[in-house]
Amino acid sequence: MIDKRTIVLAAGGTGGHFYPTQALAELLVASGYRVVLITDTRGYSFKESLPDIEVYIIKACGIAKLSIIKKIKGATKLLFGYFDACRLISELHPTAVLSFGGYACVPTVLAASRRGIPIILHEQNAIAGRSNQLLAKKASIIATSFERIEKIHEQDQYKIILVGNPVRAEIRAIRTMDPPPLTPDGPCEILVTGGSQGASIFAKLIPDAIALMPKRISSRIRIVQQARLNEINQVIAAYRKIGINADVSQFFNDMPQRLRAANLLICRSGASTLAENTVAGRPALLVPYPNSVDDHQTANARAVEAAGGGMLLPQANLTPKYLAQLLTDLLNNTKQLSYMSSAARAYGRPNAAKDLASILLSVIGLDKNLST
Ligand SMILES: CC(=O)N[C@H]1[C@@H](OP(=O)(O)OP(=O)(O)OC[C@H]2O[C@@H](n3ccc(=O)[nH]c3=O)[C@H](O)[C@@H]2O)O[C@H](CO)[C@@H](O)[C@@H]1O
Repeated sequence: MIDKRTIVLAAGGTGGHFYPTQALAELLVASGYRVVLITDTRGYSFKESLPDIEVYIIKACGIAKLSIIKKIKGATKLLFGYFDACRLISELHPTAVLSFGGYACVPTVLAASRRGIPIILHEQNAIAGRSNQLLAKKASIIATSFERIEKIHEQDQYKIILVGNPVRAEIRAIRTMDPPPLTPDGPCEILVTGGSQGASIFAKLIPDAIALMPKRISSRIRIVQQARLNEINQVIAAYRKIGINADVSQFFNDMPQRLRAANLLICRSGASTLAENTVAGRPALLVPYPNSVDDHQTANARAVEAAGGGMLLPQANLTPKYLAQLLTDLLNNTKQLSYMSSAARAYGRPNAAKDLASILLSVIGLDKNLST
């Protein structure tokens, strides 16, 4: 007998996969569904943030970039992951599986598909990730975060529905809260983040750029910066040397509050970062991680730039001198920041979690049961 109310979410273990999963899971739990997350070992660190959700870890890894020997080891691990997933799916009897991409999704979706369970994929990026490319033909619906999405096979394009990338409720809540207004002489808070891992390039680039700005402008800046653990002291010392007030941390667990206070963001262009910036309506300088798979972060950033919500700055051309001039111009022209902020907000999709949940429930015929 199938339990009509169990929904399995499958996701890799990065912040970029976890936060959209959390946003959807919270909504489904609030609507009375039993939600089970299947993830890889990296996802275990998020377990505490999901008190109402059962979390299972399966063996999984990426094999695309490995040498032949490691590929064989990786494939063996995936095979064991597949057996784990088959056992879990047969025990859980889910009504549907929604997969957010990442290593753990391939075994989970294949195991579910073998039993004829409806599959929905969610793709966070403007270029589909490897697992979603592979799994597209198994899905009934491919929910996307960007209007244009590359690398989904032509025969599966009809399954695509644009919903956006779900963001946490605390971030949706700041959509209507502006940061302290920027005035020509007042303080400007700049939030610098590098995604789940942090970005080494910002550790030197940003203090060096601020050091080159005219003092009367740079003295208005307050920095909140994520830095890698081994670079934190160096970053703090660099800001201290130029008299800039800086709050530096390896990872901010209070991102909604940080985002709320920020007048300007300097960040990578991972999918969750962009979804959060635009839902919150914060202007951003976007420096895509150059080694992201298929350069998907550049494709993500292009879409936000085209909407007017951010400026795309390729890392290869980004010098402290260029950034110093750009920051000086932006701080002198608060109208441009306020235009970018409105454009970002107009582009944001605060209802993504709800829309995704509705699609999921309509696929399984339970759409009337969603809590609003
Ligand atoms: C290097 C790489 O390939 N990264 C990929 C990874 O992103 P990755 O997980 O690095 O980046 P995302 O921008 O998608 O997500 C980062 C998340 O971490 C949160 N955060 C960040 C810093 C901090 O101090 N505190 C905090 O809470 C952000 O608010 C955000 O929710 O998966 C994403 C989703 O598939 C992709 O778009 C990214 O390209």
